[in-house]
Amino acid sequence: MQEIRSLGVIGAGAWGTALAKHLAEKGLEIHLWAHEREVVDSINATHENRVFLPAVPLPHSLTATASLTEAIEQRDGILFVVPSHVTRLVLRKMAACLSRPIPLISATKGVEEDSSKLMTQIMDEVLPESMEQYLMALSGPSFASELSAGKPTAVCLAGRDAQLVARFQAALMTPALRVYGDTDLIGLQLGGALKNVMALAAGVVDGLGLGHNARAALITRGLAEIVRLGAAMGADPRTLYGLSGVGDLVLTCTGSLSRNHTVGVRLGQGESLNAILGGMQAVAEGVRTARAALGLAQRHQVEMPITQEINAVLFEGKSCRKAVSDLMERDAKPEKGRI
Ligand SMILES: NC(=O)c1ccc[n+]([C@@H]2O[C@H](COP(=O)([O-])OP(=O)(O)OC[C@H]3O[C@@H](n4cnc5c(N)ncnc54)[C@H](O)[C@@H]3O)[C@@H](O)[C@H]2O)c1
Ligand SMILES: O=P(O)(O)OC[C@H](O)CO
Repeated sequence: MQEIRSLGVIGAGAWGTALAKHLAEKGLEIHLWAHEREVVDSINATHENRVFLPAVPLPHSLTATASLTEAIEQRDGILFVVPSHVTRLVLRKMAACLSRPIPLISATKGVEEDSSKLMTQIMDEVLPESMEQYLMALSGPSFASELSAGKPTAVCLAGRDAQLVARFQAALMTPALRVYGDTDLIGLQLGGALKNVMALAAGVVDGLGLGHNARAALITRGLAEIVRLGAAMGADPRTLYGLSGVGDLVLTCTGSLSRNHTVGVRLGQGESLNAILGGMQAVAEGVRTARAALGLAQRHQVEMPITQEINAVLFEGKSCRKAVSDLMERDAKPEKGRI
């Protein structure tokens, strides 16, 4: 079995940089592609990504490039970590540089806004058919800053080919990063994307100062929505009770490091979405995913009241307090509906 020695990492935001650092420190040869020239120069000249992961020293063996071809050619695999709204664009450019099928792992957490497609579904559309068995996705509770500091982190890698998943699990694992394996690509990606929508809602609850009871209720009923939609889309509910569902919900709905949670807090405190996003360079995936999730809920005829209310807050100017009272005053329901 061919050893994995060299990887291309596409996307030098906080997460792409943290993964690249982690793997370069493990001894893999890592070529990190960045969209911004400034980021390439910062990493190569100062061994720091001053734009997206400041104050984290990067190993000197880690090199950045502005050339997609250079990042992916002759590699044993690719980690794809660009935000969901530019995934299709970057994949199209990457497709032109691919000379053979190559293992490709999406570490992006989002749903495409217009199409409501998951990242590997976009990959299926844009890349040659021969890539189908090579596609994987990585997800789970993982703040870039904590992995960068070597703090223990556990995630899950899913793909259609269990043997390939096992090879990459071994390649990514270190004493600081534990990687579980699975074959449920849909469930894993859905959990990672929809937790961002719930993190926004949990942030609103916190921004309004509604307390611990409300936040716990939000997480639990948010999970119920995610599991309902997941089941309708063919996901294994157990995936959503795992790292990429419950694990990431707990992290981002309670962790102050979450960008999505922070956006929610600021909305709850009365700031407008435009003002919040206008001052952010980092991505809060939940904003676009909220709209895409509503599209999926309608398509699959699944009730997703929290998702519906967060959409109304984000895009229809509904007040956060009214959204909360509308959720609280819905008709009485059984706790365990059909999944
Ligand atoms: N930051 C984390 O802790 C973390 C952890 C796990 C997963 N993720 C996921 O990783 C993905 C990337 O997030 P991030 O935190 O690394 O990014 P980031 O928010 O730190 O940075 C934004 C990224 O978007 C890129 N970008 C902006 N416009 C672009 C364009 N036109 N073409 C290509 N790239 C462009 C920038 O180069 C940069 O890499 C997201 O889906 C996020 O949910 C993030
Ligand atoms: O900062 P957030 O909200 O994008 O969350 C980062 C990761 O997805 C946490 O697992």
